[in-house]
Amino acid sequence: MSLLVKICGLSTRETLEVALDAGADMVGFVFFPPSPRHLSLELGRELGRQVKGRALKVALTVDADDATFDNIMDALSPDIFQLHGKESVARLRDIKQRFGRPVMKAVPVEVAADLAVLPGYAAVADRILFDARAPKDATRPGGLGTPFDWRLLGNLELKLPYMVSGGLHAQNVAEALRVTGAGGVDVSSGVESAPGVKDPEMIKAFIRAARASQELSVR
Ligand SMILES: O=C(O)c1ccccc1NCC(=O)[C@H](O)[C@H](O)COP(=O)(O)O
Repeated sequence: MSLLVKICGLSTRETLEVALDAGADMVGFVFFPPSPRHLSLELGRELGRQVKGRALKVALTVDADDATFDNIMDALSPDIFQLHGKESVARLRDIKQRFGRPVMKAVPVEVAADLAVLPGYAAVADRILFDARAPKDATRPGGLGTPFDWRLLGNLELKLPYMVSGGLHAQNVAEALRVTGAGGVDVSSGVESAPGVKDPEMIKAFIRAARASQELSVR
C-alpha cells in the first residue's frame, strides 16, 4: 500500500496549489479559532473548490458541536473529519452516523499508557493519527512542531490504517517511518517559515523526502 502524505493547516491558494502539485494525498484544513491556521468558512469553501479531487480534503476540528460540523459540511464537503480533541468513542460513532464521513481520530502520545485508548477508538474510527501530546498549557492540542518517542509505536498491533505526526520535517520523516511503520505521515509546522505560514520549498522537500523513504521501504 503506498504511503499517504498529508500537508495540514493550509490556508492560502498558493501553498495549497504547491501541495497539490507536489503530490500530497491529503490536504488538511483547520477549523479551530485559536490556531494560526484556522480558516473561516468562506476561505474553507474557496480552498475546497480549488482541490478539485486532486487530494482528500481533511477537515480538522477540536471537540466541535454539530452546528460546526454542519457548517463545515456545507462549506468544504470534506472527505474525512479529523477529530483532534477529547471526543469519546460514542461521539465518533455519532459524528459518523450524522455526517456520513470517515473519521480520523488523533491520539496524543507521550507515554506507552497513552495507547490504552486505541481498542475503543479502533472499533469506530476509520484511521488513527498519532500525534505528540500537547503540553498542559498549550493553546491547542496539535500543530505544535514537537515529536513524540516513535519507539512507542514500535510494537503496535493495529488493524486500522494509521499516520504519524508531530514535529515531522524533511530531515526526520524517513526515520519516523522506519521506526513506526506508519502508512502515512502528516506535517504542519515542519513546512512553515513561521506559525501558520506555509513555505512552498519546505512543502516540496517534505513530500520528496517522504516519497524517497517509501521507495527505500518497498525494495
Ligand atoms: O495545526 C494546528 O494548528 C492544530 C490546531 C488544533 C488541533 C490540531 C492541529 N493540528 C493537527 C495536525 O494534524 C497537525 O498536522 C499535527 O498536529 C502535526 O503538527 P506539527 O507538529 O506542527 O507538524
